Formats: sequence, C-alpha cells, structure tokens
Amino acid sequence: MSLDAAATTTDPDASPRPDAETEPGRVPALTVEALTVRFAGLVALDAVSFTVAPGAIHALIGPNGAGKSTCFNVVSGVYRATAGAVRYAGMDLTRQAPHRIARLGVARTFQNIVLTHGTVADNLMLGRHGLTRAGFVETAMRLPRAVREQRRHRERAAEIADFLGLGPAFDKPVGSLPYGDRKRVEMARALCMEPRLLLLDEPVAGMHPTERVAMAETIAKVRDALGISILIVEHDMGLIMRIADSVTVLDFGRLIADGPPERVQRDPAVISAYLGAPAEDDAPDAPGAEGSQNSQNSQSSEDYGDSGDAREARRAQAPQAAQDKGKQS
Ligand SMILES: Nc1ncnc2c1ncn2[C@@H]1O[C@H](COP(=O)(O)OP(=O)(O)OP(=O)(O)O)[C@@H](O)[C@H]1O
Repeated sequence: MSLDAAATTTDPDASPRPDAETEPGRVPALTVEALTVRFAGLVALDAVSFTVAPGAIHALIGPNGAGKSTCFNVVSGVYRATAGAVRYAGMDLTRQAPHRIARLGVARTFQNIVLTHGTVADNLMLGRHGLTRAGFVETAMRLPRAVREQRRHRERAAEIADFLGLGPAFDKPVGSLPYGDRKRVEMARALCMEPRLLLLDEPVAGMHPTERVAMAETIAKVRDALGISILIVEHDMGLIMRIADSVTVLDFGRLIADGPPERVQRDPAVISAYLGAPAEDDAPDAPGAEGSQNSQNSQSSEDYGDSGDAREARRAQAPQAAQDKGKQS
C-alpha cells in the first residue's frame, strides 16, 4: 500500500494553504528557541531549545511532569509561551492561534482517544475540513464543485485509511473498533490534514505489545512515504529507540540531553533522571533488572502513571541503558 504526498497538492479544489507561508512540497524545520512556560510559580519549561529536522522522527521524552505535553501544547497553539519562540515555516508559532498553526501544516493527535462518534470516514472527513474550499451554501445545495470536492476528499481519506490498515473499517462506526484501531483513526484524522509536521502524543499508550510494534512500523512508514517530520511524545522507550532519528530529553522542565537515541540513552544525566540517584543497594531493584518487563519495553504507559512511588514510575520508563546500569550495580 502506498501513499503519495503529492495527491492533494495536485488537486485543484483542495489544499488552500497560502503559498507564502508554506512553500508547497517543502518540509520546514521546527525550531524551539529558549521556550519557557510558567504556571503561577511553577516553571513547566525552562529555556528549552531543540530543532526537529525536516523529515525526521524526533522524540520528546522525560519522566512524568518533565514538560513534554506543555511543549506539545505550545507548538500546537493550545498553551501560550511565557518567553521564547517556536519557529516554523517563517512564523513564530507562539503568536499563532491553533487553527492558523494547523493551516501551516502542523497536525496533532491526542493522548486520550477523543473520537467516539460516527464512522471512520466521518472522522477522517473532519480532518479534511480545513482543506475544504466549498462554502456552507455550496455544500448544502450540492453544487457540482462542492460535490466534486467532497468526492476527492473522501477518496483521499480512504487512501489514508488504507495506508494505516483501516480500509476495511472505513464505513464502520469508530466506537465498534478495537482500541488499537481507534488510536489509528486518530492518527489518520491528523494525516487527513495533510500535515508537514505531525505531532503524536503517546500514540501507543494503552496498546498491547503486538499493536505497539505494528504502530511503530506504521509511524516509520508514514514518515518514509510522505517525507514529513514527526515529533513524538512517548513513554515506550523500545519504540523510541527503534524509530527515532533524534531524541530530546526533558526533566523538571529543563533540557538534559539532545541527540541520536544511542547517545542519549547512555547519557548519565538521562540515566539519573529516570532512575533518580538511588542508594547503591537500591539499584538492583530497577524494573528490567532481570531482563523481563522492559526488555521489550512493552508496558502500557498507564503503568507509568503518576500515582504511587514517583521513582518507581520513573524506573519503569527507564531507557535500556539505565536498566542495564541497574543490572550492573
Ligand atoms: N495547565 C496547567 N496548569 C498548571 N500546571 C500545569 C499545567 N499543565 C501542566 N502543568 C504542570 O507543568 C509540569 C509539566 O507538566 P507536563 O504535563 O507538561 O509534563 P509531561 O512531561 O507531559 O508529563 P506526563 O508524562 O506525566 O504527561 C507539571 O508539573 C504539571 O503539573
């Protein structure tokens, strides 16, 4: 199954992005510059800077409360930055409304499934809304141009559904699908916006191991087929290490490491952030020390929640090197 990025840019009725903002066909870098977000007295992000290279799969990781979602929310326009900038396609996203950011070609998924009503097709067509030119009256009167445009959007939505393995479910109610497929619908909806930067918020959270592996392959396939950039927040370290080109690690709002996954997972600051600074005799208890659970990094991220002992939760998220360190101690 193939997916052609150019399909809509050649569609005369679709893709109304202003050329000056987007330079069609070009995937810009996303540059986060000294981004700071404060909530009352709490510094959720403290002068964080990193770059998502064009066409890269870039992971944003860190223990619970590190500031990952806050960063995502600023990039997608949901939160306002206190200071700093997020540059994309010649614009500072921190000054843009969410719909304007979407128009620039930035689409996001949400950690918790929000799609429960309608068919898969209905939900994917929601993703096409911003690319639709026909107005309400034209559509309501079923004027030829509106009908033609709707047909093209539906064809493109079906193509994207096929690519994500949702072809047979296209006309089925979303609510009737297994959890893993509903997560795929969420990703397909975002792809229907024809993004050049896709923000994936915990795309495998709650999935079982087989679904996780399949989703990792799908994410890599999407990047390869469309050539878009993907910024991904995910607690599943196995997935990150397998598919990310680059990893930025946050801890308590600060950037503590940035670089290729193999280097980041050996970084002492990262190991310390995930494992804390346990007493020597404490270290061998780290999850995965027996080579079990996290060797496949297959826990659901619900297992990593904030409840319970914070350090245990952090250990459960530890990159492989951190666990290896635990083994050696
Ligand atoms: N709207 C908000 N109001 C006040 N504090 C907030 C708000 N959003 C986030 N925070 C705080 O900012 C800090 C960073 O939170 P954030 O959700 O960005 O972390 P995270 O790395 O995404 O964590 P997790 O992995 O648990 O989702 C936390 O201390 C959180 O409580």
